[in-house]
Amino acid sequence: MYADIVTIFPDYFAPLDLSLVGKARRAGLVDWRVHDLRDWTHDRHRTVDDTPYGGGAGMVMKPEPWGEALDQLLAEAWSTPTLVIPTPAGVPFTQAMAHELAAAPHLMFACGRYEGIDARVAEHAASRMPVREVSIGDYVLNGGEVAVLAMMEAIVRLVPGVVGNPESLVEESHAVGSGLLEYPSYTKPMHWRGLDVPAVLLSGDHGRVDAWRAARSLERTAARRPDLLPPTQD
Ligand SMILES: Oc1ccccc1-c1ccno1
Repeated sequence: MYADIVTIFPDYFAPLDLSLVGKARRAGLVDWRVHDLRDWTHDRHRTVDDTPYGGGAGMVMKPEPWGEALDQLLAEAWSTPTLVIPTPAGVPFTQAMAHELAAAPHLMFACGRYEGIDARVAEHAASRMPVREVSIGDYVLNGGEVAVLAMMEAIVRLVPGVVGNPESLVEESHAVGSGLLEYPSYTKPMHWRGLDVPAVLLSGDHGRVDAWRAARSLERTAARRPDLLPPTQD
């Protein structure tokens, strides 16, 4: 998977070179380039925003720099990229979408700021590549950079070879398939501040352990995310 990330804050993405994602890049499993949107401006102030038509507070990102940036990156692309635009108005980013994007050869991320990007940028881009306007949750950020960091981590870890033990990707919360939240986990010591590890986990009976974990997963999902529960059979 290769990604182009366009932003007015390139330094936001230095953390991608840390930990697992950085290790995957150094192993040649993934790669990305971060681009400063202002490199596609032509005025002395390197202007990227302007007031909204129709009035209202805040500023909107101008279409011209984005258009020129996407033109150049598309011209340099080896395959048709998928353009991912984080926005509070987007479709929910899910584990299933992370799997889908992890299989895409080339992603482009457009990090909006201010009140967003002129709507014509996504509209025009859709005439030449798949465009996904995506939200990472029902809250408002100051820009798309944090959302792209989260999505890059969720996506890169699914690229084959990145996670040492692929088994560990199966039993996670929101793992595609079960769709339920993960059960609680424990490690040594057995006793800690008056709290003990559940005895079943020390039993060595894998059938009982699996049944206990399934029950805890269902219980936790019912308590925290009833929307993820499978439909009841009428
Ligand atoms: O709140 C935002 C502002 C800019 C770009 C993205 C977002 C956002 C919020 C939730 N998911 O994405």
